[in-house]
Amino acid sequence: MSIPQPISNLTQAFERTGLSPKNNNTVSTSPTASYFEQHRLAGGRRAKTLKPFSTGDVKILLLENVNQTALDIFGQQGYQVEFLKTSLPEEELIEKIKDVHAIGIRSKTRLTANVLKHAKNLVVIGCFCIGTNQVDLEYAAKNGIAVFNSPFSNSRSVAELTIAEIIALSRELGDRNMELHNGTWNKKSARCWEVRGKTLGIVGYGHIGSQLSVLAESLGMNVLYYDTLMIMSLGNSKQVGSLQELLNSSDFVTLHVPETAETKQMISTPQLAEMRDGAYLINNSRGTVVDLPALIEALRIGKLAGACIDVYPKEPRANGPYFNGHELLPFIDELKTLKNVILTPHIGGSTEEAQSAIGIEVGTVLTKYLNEGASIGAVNFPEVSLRALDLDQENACRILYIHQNVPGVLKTVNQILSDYNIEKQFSDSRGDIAYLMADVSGVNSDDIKNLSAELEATAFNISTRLLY
Ligand SMILES: NC(=O)C1=CN([C@@H]2O[C@H](COP(=O)(O)OP(=O)(O)OC[C@H]3O[C@@H](n4cnc5c(N)ncnc54)[C@H](O)[C@@H]3O)[C@@H](O)[C@H]2O)C=CC1
Ligand SMILES: O=C(O)C(=O)COP(=O)(O)O
Repeated sequence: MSIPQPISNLTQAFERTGLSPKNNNTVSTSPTASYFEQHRLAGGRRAKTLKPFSTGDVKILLLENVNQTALDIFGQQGYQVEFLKTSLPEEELIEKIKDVHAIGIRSKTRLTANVLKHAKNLVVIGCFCIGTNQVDLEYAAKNGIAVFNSPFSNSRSVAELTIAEIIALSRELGDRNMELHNGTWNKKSARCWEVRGKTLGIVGYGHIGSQLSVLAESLGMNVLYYDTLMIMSLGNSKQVGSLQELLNSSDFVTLHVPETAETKQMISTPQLAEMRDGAYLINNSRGTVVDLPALIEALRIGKLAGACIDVYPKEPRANGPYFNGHELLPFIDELKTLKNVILTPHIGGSTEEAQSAIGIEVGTVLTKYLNEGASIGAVNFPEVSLRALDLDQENACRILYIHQNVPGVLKTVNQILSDYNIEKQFSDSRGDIAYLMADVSGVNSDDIKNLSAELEATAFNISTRLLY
């Protein structure tokens, strides 16, 4: 995969405006300003007064042990990277986010409106995972912050873990393992089954659910799935019309839906009652999807024969012995007394392959967004891209104008640009937000300064960045 280079080898201006009422439109002076200085002298065509900064001025905060592959990509760009292995408590996150242009997180870090309102320089968020429920996507979009994720790089890892869990539950592997570790030999076959010929019910037939469907059929399982969308069945799997139908007909139920208002506690007492006696439940999606006390009760009374849980309503921030005082403790204490319950610490996507691929994928899209403004693949934002700014073109500049999606914007913007040659221009909208990208030529440094000021002053401006 090729990593995008800065638009200009000589210089890159990177101006961020419009996030705060204060309109904090100039980023802090770079400790690596020498990069710009050297190249400015070599190129000799940039105005100092604009305070443009090079890729060496871009500050990125990476949390939750994002993979080395991403660090390598950002390192090649010369970005300033702060890397932490864990997520941060809200107070610390607020302090650190104030200063950065980009942040990389995984599933734990909550980027709420309360946190994001402090992020005056932030232009982009990278979720180095599939889920984006931990980010207030709407607030981010309204404030001109694009959000990217990795939509399928860990799907296979989750599907494989789920296959392992189906067999582990069916053979009570967790219990046999614990017993032998604790000195008990318990060779038994009662209520231990092959998975061949059993029915797997998949809730959510997206990237993970459909991949799992193929793997499960190769083990001889019958596959049913329930999804709110009509989706093409892979292999011999069959879509059913309701969650109830799936619960009534499955020996194993596995959840692969996102965290949304609709999926919150979608498996609670009534749904557990609809499951077959002696069925198994697997939750590798999000902790909010299952009502844990209801599941504990279904296991306790023997309605279910076992469960695997990888995700929890509240998860610890860091690895280690966290249980003392953690909100999860009462649930874990009860679950560990039950038979055939396998608990894992949110490791569905945690393989070397997945993490390395995610690092490359999200590292690359963040770099493209920072260096070129390309928003293809953003989850909350209009998707806009233009071929690279012509490097041979003297006095050219790329305008990245994020604005409210209201009538009259193009008229106003093109009026502002009308004195220059618009080499290319593209605009798209998503809901209330629109994003215009334009390359203009025939601009000198004063023109760039004026353009920037005029665009920022428009009533529709959310954020304006100029790259040159
Ligand atoms: N345990 C782990 O480490 C991991 C967990 N995940 C979780 O798995 C989820 C699913 O991942 P993907 O398959 O990649 O997502 P996806 O977006 O490809 O598929 C989700 C499917 O769920 C369906 N869906 C949404 N709401 C529904 C509802 N109320 N009822 C039935 N179906 C519904 C959608 O139509 C879609 O087909 C992610 O959102 C994430 O929360 C993802 C990766 C790793
Ligand atoms: O990809 C996802 O959505 C996951 O749940 C995996 O999250 P993680 O990167 O392990 O924090």
